[in-house]
Amino acid sequence: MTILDKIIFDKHKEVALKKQLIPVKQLEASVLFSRNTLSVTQRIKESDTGIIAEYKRRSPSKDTINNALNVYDVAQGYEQAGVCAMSVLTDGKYFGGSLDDLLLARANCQLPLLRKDFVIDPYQILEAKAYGANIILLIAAVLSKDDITNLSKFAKSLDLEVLLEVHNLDELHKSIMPSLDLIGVNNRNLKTFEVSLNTSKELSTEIPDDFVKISESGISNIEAIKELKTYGYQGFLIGENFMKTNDAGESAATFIKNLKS
Ligand SMILES: O=P(O)(O)OC[C@@H](O)[C@@H](O)c1c[nH]c2ccccc12
Repeated sequence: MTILDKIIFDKHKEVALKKQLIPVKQLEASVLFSRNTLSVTQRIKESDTGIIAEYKRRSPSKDTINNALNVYDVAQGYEQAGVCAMSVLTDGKYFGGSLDDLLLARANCQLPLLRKDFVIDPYQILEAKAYGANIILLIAAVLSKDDITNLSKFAKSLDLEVLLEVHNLDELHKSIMPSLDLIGVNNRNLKTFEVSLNTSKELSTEIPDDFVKISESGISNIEAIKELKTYGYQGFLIGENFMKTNDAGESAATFIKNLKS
């Protein structure tokens, strides 16, 4: 069993339990259900930097990254730094996150928010909406083509955008469909944790131009971004590089300033 298999096995159990604890009607009653749409796609198209900054305490590949930063401060810091969007890990068991982190981020910034989790069921998309997300992640490595179709259409019906994550050509080819907004290439193989920016470079020409292209993971310097831009990438998802410092917002601000100069 790979770590990814374990995560998905646990996720099925978690979702089944949560469905019993909090009925769909209760999620739908959240005041956050009726709020303005914030489009990540639009923000990235208008931006010259395209940074999506992540809040991530720990991960299976790195163990603890940083437990000391609170999500309020990081949300405000990322906003002041001028990022396009914030990604919030909501998986508890493997990443130390929660839906409350998403809610607190929502309360403390106006940025579009990505619910970063392993989405396998429409119920999690309702949760994303109810807790303040504007965009969800779908990971092609753990979903069938039918799953991707159904989950992405459901997200769109709730006015959420969809970032589809791929790691190789097969995943990309099975996934391309009009109900997606952005396509992210994960430079980290979620089964082996190997990281290589070549993954983004190799897949870049295969992503149709109607999707905003995002390069995800393992980005730690502005040279990498400048190079990835020549391959057509407009968005860059960065977690650890900011979170490993004692002020993630400040770290993002310096990074963005250097990128602009
Ligand atoms: O911390 P990094 O290497 O900058 O990576 C951020 C983000 O890309 C990564 O957390 C991520 C990308 N896809 C995921 C899917 C699930 C969990 C986490 C991820």
